[in-house]
Order: sequence, then structure tokens, then C-alpha cells
Amino acid sequence: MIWVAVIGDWFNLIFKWILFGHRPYWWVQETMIYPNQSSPCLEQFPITCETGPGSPSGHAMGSSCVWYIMVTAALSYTVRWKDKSAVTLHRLTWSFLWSIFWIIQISVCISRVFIATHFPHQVVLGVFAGILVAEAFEHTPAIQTASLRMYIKTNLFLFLFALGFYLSLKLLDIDLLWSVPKAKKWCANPDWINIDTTPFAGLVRNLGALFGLGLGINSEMFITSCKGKNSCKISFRILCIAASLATLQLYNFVKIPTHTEYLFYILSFCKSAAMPLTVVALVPYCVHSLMRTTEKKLN
Ligand SMILES: O=P(O)(O)OC[C@H]1O[C@@H](O)[C@H](O)[C@@H](O)[C@@H]1O
Repeated sequence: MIWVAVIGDWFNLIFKWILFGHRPYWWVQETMIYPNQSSPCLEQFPITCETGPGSPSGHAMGSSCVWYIMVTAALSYTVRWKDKSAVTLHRLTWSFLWSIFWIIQISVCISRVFIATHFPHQVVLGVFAGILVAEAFEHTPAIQTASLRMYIKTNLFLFLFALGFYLSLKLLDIDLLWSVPKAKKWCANPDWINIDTTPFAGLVRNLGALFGLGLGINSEMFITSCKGKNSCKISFRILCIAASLATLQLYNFVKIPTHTEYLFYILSFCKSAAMPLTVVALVPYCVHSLMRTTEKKLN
């Protein structure tokens, strides 16, 4: 899921840079198609003022690729059921999960359009692009066994390609950050402009998440806990889920200073790397050690 989310978001950035899509909340103020200043008044909200280009929608793309992976993964279990009643159950599960999938996608799309941050075609494009990325990953089993080296190489490629693309176009006098001044100019409230939403902030977050995942999966802590004998126990899994959810809430309290851009990027990378590392390695290892100590005491 993290691979799909990261690569999907990276493609979203590249598509946004190629497509130069406007967002309704600034477009409506700049377009000449409404005569005599009769342009409609679009209400803005605290989450309207996204600073990147608008096409395709990153929220729609991220949501569709991640949910697609979850639904297809869940359905791959029910496909294995063989007897007759299981076939009916599989069909019911199939209809239920895909209905949920589309309800979520439609809700995301409507909300992005409602807050005036996207045109309808941008969210539709986002949903289908997300499904395509997820489908491509279904046929890439190599990510399941990727080594740390592979994670680092992928990270470097994603970073250098995006930076190279940005710098090459800058040489041609095309500024890919053209949308940031527009957002600043037309946002109804300057406090709603969030550095988190700039194209490079998203890139750094994704690189951090992938790097943290690679470190976690290739760490001793992960191997001892998640590949050990406890890993199949339902109690181990439930404890890991509960502890991970609680720990992730704590990360919400870590606020990164935004006054210095470079420091923001570095800290944002570290925070994004720490989150998967915590969930994949640290929490399972602590739960594993706790269970082992308890077992020893009981024996
Ligand atoms: O294009 P949307 O739906 O407004 O989404 C914007 C978001 O897109 C994501 O891809 C970026 O990682 C975020 O930083 C950004 O805020």
C-alpha cells in the first residue's frame, strides 16, 4: 500500500507539472470569459487553498489507488473459497466492497469540487489514474521482497527525476511552481496557505515514507518480530494495530517549523520516515518483546 501511495503520488506530481491545470478558486478570478465582472463567487474553505497545479486531483488519485489495493487484496482471499455457498458469499463480498470503493471515490471527488479546489474532470482523471497505478503494482510482485538497496535506488530515482525535470524546465524559462503565487494571490485567507501542499513538500514526504518503510522492513527488529513465531498470533496482530494507531496519533502533535524552507523539508523527510519505521519495526518489536517477557513469566 505504501509503495502504491508513494509512486501514485509521485506520478500525480509529474502529471500536475505536465498538465498545468488551474484550480477553480483562482481560475474564476483570472478568466476573461465572464463579461463585466460577472464571474461567479466561489466560497473558499480552510482546505481550499492548495498550492500545486490542479490536474489530476492528488486526493482522488491517492484515495483510488490505496482503496483499490485494499479491495483487491481482500477479494483475493474470498476467491480461494471453493464450495457453492462460498461462491455466493464471494459475489456478495465483491458487490459490497466495490460499492464501498465507489462511494468513497465519489465522496472524495464531490468534496474536492465542492471546496472549489478542483474542476470535475480533474477528480475523474485522478480516480482513473490512481486505479491504473494500483493495477500496475498488482503485477509487480518484486516490491514484496525489495532490499534496502532497492528502496534507496528507487528513492534516488524519484528524487533526481523530479528535480531534473523541474530544473530542465526552469532552464527553458518554465517555472513549474507557477501555481504557488496564484494560490497566494487568490486565497481568501493567507492563513489557509499551507506549505505542506507545495509540490516539493509532497515529494519529500513520499521519499521519507518509502525510505522509512525500506529501513523498517530490512531491520532486525522487523525480522525478529514480524517473521518470528509470534507473527501469526491474532493477539500479536491486534496489539500491533492498537499500539500503532496510538503511536501514530502522537506524531500528529509533532509540528514541523515552517519558517525555513530547507529545514522544513529535512524535518518533514525525517517525520515521514519515522512513521512507517515505527509501525513496521519499532511497535512490532516492542509488542514481541512484551509478549515474550509475559510468556516467560507465566512459564
Ligand atoms: O490535487 P489535490 O487533490 O488538491 O491534492 C493535493 C495534494 O496532492 C498530493 O499529491 C500531495 O502530496 C499533497 O501535498 C497535496 O496537498
